[in-house]
Amino acid sequence: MTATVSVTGVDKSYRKVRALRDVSFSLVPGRLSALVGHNGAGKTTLIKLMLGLIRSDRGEIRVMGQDPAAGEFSARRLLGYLPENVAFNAALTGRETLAFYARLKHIKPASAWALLDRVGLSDAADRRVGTYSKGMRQRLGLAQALLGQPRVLLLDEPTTGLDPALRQTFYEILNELRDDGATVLISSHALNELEDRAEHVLIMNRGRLVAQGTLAELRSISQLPIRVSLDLEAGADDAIAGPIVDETISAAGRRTVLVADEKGKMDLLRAVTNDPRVKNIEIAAPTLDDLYAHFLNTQEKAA
Ligand SMILES: Nc1ncnc2c1ncn2[C@@H]1O[C@H](COP(=O)(O)OP(=O)(O)OP(=O)(O)O)[C@@H](O)[C@H]1O
Repeated sequence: MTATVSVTGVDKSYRKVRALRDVSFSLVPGRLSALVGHNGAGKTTLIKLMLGLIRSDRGEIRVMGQDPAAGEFSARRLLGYLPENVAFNAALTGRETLAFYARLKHIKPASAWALLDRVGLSDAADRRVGTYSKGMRQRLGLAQALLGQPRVLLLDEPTTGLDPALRQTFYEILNELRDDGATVLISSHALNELEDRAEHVLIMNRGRLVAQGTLAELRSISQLPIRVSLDLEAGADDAIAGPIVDETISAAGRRTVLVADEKGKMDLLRAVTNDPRVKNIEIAAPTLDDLYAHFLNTQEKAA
């Protein structure tokens, strides 16, 4: 699939701070990617480079085939951006604000009104933004980012300050856009939230991209074990067969074994599922949190 965004060997420093070092990755249409990393890892810097707001010191960036830092970056019209801290003019209403951004993007303001409805702001559209709650400002920010049906959406910490219901709506909107072939990149600290939502994960640490791939790929690269917990009848210890990496027994008698990979998990499950002495089985693959910690530790040790 042709990449809509490609970043190759990019370095960026702010005076003495090396914000990005040799970063390379691609984003493709119809995929939601998550950019995760500690504070200061370089996420916002990457997004600003993709928007053409700053220039790289080295390497190449292409967005829809164009260099964002070039004077004539016509692909900007196809980009939607939600900044980390949305700042709007408090004196304008939500509708006026959206009309302002629509004009900047050369879009007829009236065509933007449906977006107010889509983000649940129709009732408050004619109130001044100064009276909006943080969540409402965030919704307006999203409506602004969605103006002109962008093909590439870059969202910096978009769900901070949103209540759970709104967060759900927010991801539903993103999924629709993604299914429609948009390229979506979300920078976030909310790993548990992204776990089942992002198809592709980019893990940054201190300016370096330390791992990237689908969750399944990251699990396979990390070789972190899978945790299988079993409740057994007394005396049924021999029910657990096959190679296991480690084993613990809780005070309540629950056995938790670690198996090396999917094959080890399936071998164990085949052995225990037909054994009536096994009362319950719970399986926990490494979470995005586990993978994030693993890749950060691996890089820190190597540094
Ligand atoms: N304008 C700037 N001038 C100097 N240093 C900067 C500037 N912008 C960013 N930095 C530094 O570059 C590094 C990367 O910052 P960046 O904002 O890209 O990180 P981030 O991953 O987005 O962090 P956060 O999660 O806190 O938003 C940090 O060390 C930061 O202090």
